[in-house]
Amino acid sequence: MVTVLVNGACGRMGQAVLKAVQEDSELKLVGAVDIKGGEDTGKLVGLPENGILVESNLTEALQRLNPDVMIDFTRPDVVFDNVMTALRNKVSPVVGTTGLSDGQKEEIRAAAEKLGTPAFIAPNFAIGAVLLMVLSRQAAKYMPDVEIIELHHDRKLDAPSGTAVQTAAMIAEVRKAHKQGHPEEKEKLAGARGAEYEGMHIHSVRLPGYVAHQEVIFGGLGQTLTIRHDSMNRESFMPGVVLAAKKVRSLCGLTIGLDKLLEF
Ligand SMILES: NC(=O)C1=CN([C@@H]2O[C@H](COP(=O)(O)OP(=O)(O)OC[C@H]3O[C@@H](n4cnc5c(N)ncnc54)[C@H](O)[C@@H]3O)[C@@H](O)[C@H]2O)C=CC1
Ligand SMILES: O=C(O)C1=N[C@H](C(=O)O)C[C@H](O)C1
Repeated sequence: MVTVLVNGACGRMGQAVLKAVQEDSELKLVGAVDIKGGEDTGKLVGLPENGILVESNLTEALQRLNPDVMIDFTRPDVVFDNVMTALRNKVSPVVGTTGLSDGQKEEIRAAAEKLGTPAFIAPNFAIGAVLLMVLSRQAAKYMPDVEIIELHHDRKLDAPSGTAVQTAAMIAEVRKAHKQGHPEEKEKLAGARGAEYEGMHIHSVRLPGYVAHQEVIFGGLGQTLTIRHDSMNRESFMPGVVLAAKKVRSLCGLTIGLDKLLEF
């Protein structure tokens, strides 16, 4: 049995994770933290009351409950401190929160190795999104001109999405960096061509009604190829989160990406 503390428990993802953990026979929910605090973690997600309340002090909860794993879905500006707190307490972080910088990831890698506590980060836990990234990397070998459009709900704090950045990074593994578009192109309105990652353009759409969606469009001579993924709800991420929680303790150092836990 893997014991789990959920951080960010009152949020959209946190609540879905609370439910998924309580419904899985190999995971045991032992604690939950959110700056909002207070509620019973069964009642909060429409399950029977279980007496495990959402607390507000992460360090205190980790030290008292000593879980195997902390699952974090909080905010880009607090996730780094949360992860380092978990590692210092020998608890393995499974991180879905996006927005960690490359430098922060390297610090997490070093701490995980030094403290002998494995850590796992995935910018997207939905299997379809993982396939989109892996297939995009394959396609870019043959169609290296590519633009990424990500579309999310308008409560999202970071842009571009973690998935879009990870997709660009995976494409960059096989694509020689080059500037796309006309060499003399000029933006008439700042930002019209989106963000740039090694010459690839990333466009972020934020609207009510969306959950999480991404298109990767490849252009070639007389043809285009579009790969699209849609998360219709937050349950789409749960099989990946549950898998990572079960596997993280068997990993070493820092692992980034759900593709590392799957066979291709
Ligand atoms: N990797 C993946 O597959 C996915 C990642 N995400 C990411 O997860 C993060 C959370 O997303 P949502 O659940 O939609 O956000 P949300 O805003 O609904 O939930 C965040 C929760 O964290 C709590 N919180 C804020 N600061 C905290 C702190 N210092 N300690 C403990 N709790 C704190 C808030 O009170 C809130 O309840 C975002 O970064 C989002 O991009 C979202 C969906 C899937
Ligand atoms: O904020 C979200 O909702 C999501 N965030 C992640 C990201 O930034 O890629 C994963 C998914 O797209 C949902």
